[in-house]
Parts: sequence; C-alpha cells; structure tokens
Amino acid sequence: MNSTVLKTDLALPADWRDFVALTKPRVMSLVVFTGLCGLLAAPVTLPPVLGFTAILCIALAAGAAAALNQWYEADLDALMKRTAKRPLPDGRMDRTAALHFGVGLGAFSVLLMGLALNWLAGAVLAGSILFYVVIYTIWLKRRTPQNIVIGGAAGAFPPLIGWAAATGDVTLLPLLLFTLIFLWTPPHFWALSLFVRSDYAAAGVPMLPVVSGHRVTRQQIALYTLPMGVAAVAPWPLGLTGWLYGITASALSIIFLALSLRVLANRATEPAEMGPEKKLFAFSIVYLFAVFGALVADHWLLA
Ligand code: HEM
Ligand SMILES: CC(C)=CCC/C(C)=C/CC/C(C)=C/COP(=O)(O)OP(=O)(O)O
Repeated sequence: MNSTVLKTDLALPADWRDFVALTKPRVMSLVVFTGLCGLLAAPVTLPPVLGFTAILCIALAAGAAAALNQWYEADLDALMKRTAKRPLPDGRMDRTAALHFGVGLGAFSVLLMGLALNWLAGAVLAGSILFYVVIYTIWLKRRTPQNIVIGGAAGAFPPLIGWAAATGDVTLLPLLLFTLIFLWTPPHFWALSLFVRSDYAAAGVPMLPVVSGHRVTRQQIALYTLPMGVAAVAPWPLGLTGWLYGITASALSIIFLALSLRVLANRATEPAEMGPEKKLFAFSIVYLFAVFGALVADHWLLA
C-alpha cells in the first residue's frame, strides 16, 4: 500500500452487505463448488454435518482471503473502473475493519477445519489463504506478469482441501485436479485481462497484455490450454474416473481449445462487445463448473 489518502480513510460505518461484497461471493461460488466436488469425489463419505462444515470452512477462508486482498490493494482498486465501487475504494468501509474481518474469518475457518475435520485440511486451507494474500497480492501482483501463474496456485487448492477433509490424505486424483485449475487460471484470467487491459495499465499493474501486448498474451493463452486439457482428461486413462467424466472432460476441453485458437487468430487491439476473449472468459467458468460436476456425477453414478 502506498500513502495516498483514500476515500476509505474517511469511511462511513459499513453495513452487512459491504462485508458480503468484500468476500467476492461470485468468484467464491466456483471456489466452493470445486471444493465440494473434491469432497464428494473422495472414496470416503462424510456424515452430512461434517461435509457441510468442511465446505463452510472453504467458503469462509476464500472470503477471508478476498477481504485481505482488498484490504491491501484498496489503492489499486480505486484506480480501476471495474473495482472502484468496492466497499473500500468507495469509502463505505475503513481498512481496519476489512483487516480485522479478514484475519478473524481466516483464523476461524482454519481452526474449525482442523478441529472438526483434520489438520492436513486445516494446514492446506491456511496455506491457500497465505498464498493468495502474501505470495500473489502482496509480493507478485505489482511486480511481474507471471503473478497469476504462480499466485494462481492459491485458487487450485480447494478440491484438494475438500478431498483431504474427507480422507485425511492427498492422492493422485486431487493432485491432478489441482494441476487442472492451476493450468486453467492463466487462460481464464488472461482472456479477461485482454478486455480490461486499459484498467490495469491505468493502475500500473504489470499484467501480461500491459507488459507484452495482445499477441504474446494470446499465444500464452493457447499454450496453457493444451496441458490444461491433458490434465483434465488424464484421470480417465489413468483409471481414476469412468467414461462419463472422461468423455465430458474431453469434449469440453476440445471446445476450450477451439475457443483459445479463435483468440489466437484474433488481431483486434480494442475489446469487442462479444469478441473471442469475452467468449473464452465466459466459457472458462462454465467449463470448470461442468468438468467438476461431471467428476461427481461419474463417481456417484458409475461407482
Ligand atoms: C490468480 C488467479 C485468478 C485471477 C487473477 C482471477 C481474476 C478474475 C477477475 C479479475 C475476475 C472479474 C470479476 C471480478 O470483478 O471480480 C474474475 C472472475 C471470475 N473468476 Fe477468476 N481469477 C483467478 C482465479 C480464479 C479461480 C481459481 C476461480 C475459481 C475456481 C475463479 C473464478 C471466477 C469466477 C466464477 C468469476 C466470475 C465472477 C462473476 O461472475 O462476476 N477465478 N476472475
Ligand atoms: C480457499 C481459498 C483461500 C481460496 C482462494 C481462492 C482464490 C485465490 C481465488 C482467486 C480468485 C480471484 C478473484 C483472483 C482475483 O485476482 P485479483 O485479486 O487480482 O482480482 P481483482 O482485480 O478483482 O481484485
């Protein structure tokens, strides 16, 4: 954080809606869904109360990480159109409230996970909060265009945490699910960054399209999509899932690849209303919901 005077220094008392907004609930929905699928695809079925507690802990931890991210970067959020109306830059909440909320929620989620489920799940949950806040937000985001490649690992942990909560260990399938989200994050984010490039440029954030331009970003998107598809399909030939998952993941990965090739072929330097980048970004979200949904359907219907 720099020492710029922000509206947040003069903030009004926030109401509960501002605290909900601080948890980035729409992004959290996919984080929680992948965590739930990791838990439901595990070979151990938890009693419903424990399963619910584990998912609640993942949701609270993701909300805590989002709050701490916004506590640290209120100055950046104030400079970008997309984020200027968030509770801190808009002056509806002061930074200390966001910090206390984030630390409290994060500590509570980790303790509850450790005590109610197991400490492996608790430790990985703590690690993912710290990864997002310290490695991505504080260390890498303002320094390198590789910020989201490395920092994106934070968002890849939830299925592994769900699995660890159910079984107390981590095997090849949750590691492949981690790898899938890890490789999905760059195309997901770089597609979006191509059409909000001017926001990042105005805020001085070194995202790939700002530093290296459209062409390189589009090449990198296509480059990550290939191993992402391999990681998505791999559990099927390895015998870790059945045909239902395998066929769904293959079909969706082919569509993802086709959309990324359209992005690669695009030469436009101004964002279009429904250009290939917007389509790929929207599809990236549907893709992850559908692949993880298929994993659970496969496990429960074919097991
Ligand atoms: C470093 C990694 C990531 C970065 C930088 C990133 C960045 C973004 C950004 C900037 C948005 C625009 C929406 C907003 O204003 O909040 C977005 C949307 C979204 N992201 Fe990501 N993302 C990352 C990883 C993830 C992960 C791991 C997930 C879930 C597994 C995810 C799920 C979503 C969803 C569901 C949306 C749509 C939200 C909406 O409908 O408004 N993202 N992402
Ligand atoms: C369990 C647990 C702790 C999960 C964490 C999940 C996680 C790391 C999700 C990352 C998603 C996300 C919105 C990144 C935004 O980057 P940004 O902060 O640069 O986006 P912004 O520009 O919208 O603020």
